[in-house]
Amino acid sequence: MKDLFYYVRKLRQIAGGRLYLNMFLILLISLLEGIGLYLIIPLLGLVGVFQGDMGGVPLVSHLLELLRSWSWEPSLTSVLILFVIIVGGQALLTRSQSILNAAILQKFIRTLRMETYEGLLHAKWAFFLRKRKSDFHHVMSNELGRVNQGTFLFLQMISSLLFTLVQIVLAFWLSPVLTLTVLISGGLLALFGRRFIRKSKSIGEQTSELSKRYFAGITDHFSGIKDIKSNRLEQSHLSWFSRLSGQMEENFIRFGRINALSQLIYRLSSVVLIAGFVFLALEVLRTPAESLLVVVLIFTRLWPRFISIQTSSEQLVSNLPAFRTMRQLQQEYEAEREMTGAVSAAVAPRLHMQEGIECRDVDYRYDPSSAEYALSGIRVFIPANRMTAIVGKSGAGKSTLIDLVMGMIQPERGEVLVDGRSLKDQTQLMALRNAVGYVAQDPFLFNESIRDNLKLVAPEATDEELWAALEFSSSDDFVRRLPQGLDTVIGDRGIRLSGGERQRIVLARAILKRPSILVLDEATSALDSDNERRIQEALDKLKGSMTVIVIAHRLSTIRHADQVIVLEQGQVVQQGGYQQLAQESKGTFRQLLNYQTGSSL
Ligand SMILES: Nc1ncnc2c1ncn2[C@@H]1O[C@H](COP(=O)(O)OP(=O)(O)OP(=O)(O)O)[C@@H](O)[C@H]1O
Repeated sequence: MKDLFYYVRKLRQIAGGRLYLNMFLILLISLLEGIGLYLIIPLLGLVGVFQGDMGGVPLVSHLLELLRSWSWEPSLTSVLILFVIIVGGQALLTRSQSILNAAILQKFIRTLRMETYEGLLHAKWAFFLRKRKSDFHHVMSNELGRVNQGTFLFLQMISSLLFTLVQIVLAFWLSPVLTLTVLISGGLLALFGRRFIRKSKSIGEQTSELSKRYFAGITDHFSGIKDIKSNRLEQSHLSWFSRLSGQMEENFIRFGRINALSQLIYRLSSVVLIAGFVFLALEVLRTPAESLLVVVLIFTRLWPRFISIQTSSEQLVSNLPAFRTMRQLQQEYEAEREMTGAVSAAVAPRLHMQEGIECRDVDYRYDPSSAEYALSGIRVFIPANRMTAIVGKSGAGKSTLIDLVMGMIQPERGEVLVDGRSLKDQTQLMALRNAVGYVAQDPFLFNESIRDNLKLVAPEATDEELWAALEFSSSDDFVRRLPQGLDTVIGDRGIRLSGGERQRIVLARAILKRPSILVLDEATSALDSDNERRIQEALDKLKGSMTVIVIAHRLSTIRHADQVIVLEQGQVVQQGGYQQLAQESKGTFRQLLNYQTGSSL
């Protein structure tokens, strides 16, 4: 419940005075509805349904007295006009209140969506390493929708409660004994309904769990669709999907059943109550027929509200797990927020590295509870404006070292310093980030045109600059051959391009940012030897003006590196010039060279 109250407080902050205006309108509408109902009595009196004096009916007698003091004797026409004005006014107010309600709710959801997205984007990389991507899809779509629905239900419940309260006060004025009888019955009903609420809560938890699994599954399956198709794994995935869909169906049906059962019980109890209540009024309390009619009128409207409060409560508690999931995620990303304080990527200066990056006795492990370190005792220096290559077998820790050097993750022990200044300093970290151009092995492209993808990092770049960057990455030829050239839309994650073409576009994008540090993580692995040679030549030209850090399995790529760092099981085992390491016959580097057919010294 405390998660719900957190969001309700948030709703109050976001909606401000409009939330109170909303509630005031609800109250006014309820009051008008009550008065509209009351007017039926003089109306019935005037058309002759009730004979005799209307003065015996509380409230109505007060109203009649007031009207007579203004020397106004109600006629059928005047009462009908009043009736139309009141009911019409209520309808108009209801319309405005509905619009206000929608506006409050939508602003609330937009704010929540923006906050979550912004918070996620600014969380540290380590946070994403621990989480599943599908959990974010799940929260941003499903759970946000449930929070939306839950908040709407909460507002609806408050309005129902207010309405009920007004009607109870009016009914109390008419007949305290009968009202108390109905209230006690309502209380008993609420007590009885607690078991339905408990069951709804547990179903809500199941719903959260199942939808999380659903999102995780479909994200995985469609990311690996090529593997699934080429290895004929369709059937096993289909069985998984069918099982999960069945569980989801069952869960919804269970909720539907509980809802239907509770409604049945409330409806049956209401008819029994009304019958007993009319009997009590007429036979025991001898209530006048006019008063009884009003009370019956009020309660036939009031009782459905009790039911709707109960049903809304069941639905609300079934959505509570979504509030908890959202809140937990929010607490996690807030605790791991990057760029704390006033430093943001946009305002931090851009680093012009003079000396280099130093890792000073760095240890790092992905899982603090495990004894396995991905890197340990790392002591390396990456000089500015030189090319440094990082090599090693798969799993040796190359990508982890790059992540540390870029400040994406923070060492458990030791320090990473840029020009002698620690990356613990947020300003230095952001300045470094602004200066890095990074190309991953599986580069990311948006489903936009090549121009849009390139301009992402340099919105002001001219076509000339775009072509120069494409030329650098040897992609100008193939882009010119595309039907729409720079304006060709490249498909989801760039799948309309070959792996090598994608790598080259992303390299062009990294260069366009004019980084002072260029980091290439297996960035040329998909290239043919001709294109690789051309890129290697282009990188050679950068020497002296840009710091280049390269991970390459194909050792021919790093032939011109100024420094090679060799990693093995998370430790630096060799460090030095390419030729120097190639000469060390017992070293790991020589071993790696020997593995590669056709490699020569
Ligand atoms: N997100 C992660 N969570 C847990 N362990 C990880 C994670 N990423 C890497 N590791 C582990 O850390 C170690 C180093 O991984 P890393 O990716 O740095 O190696 P690598 O040398 O870049 O490998 P490759 O050449 O295959 O890309 C490996 O043992 C790996 O299993």
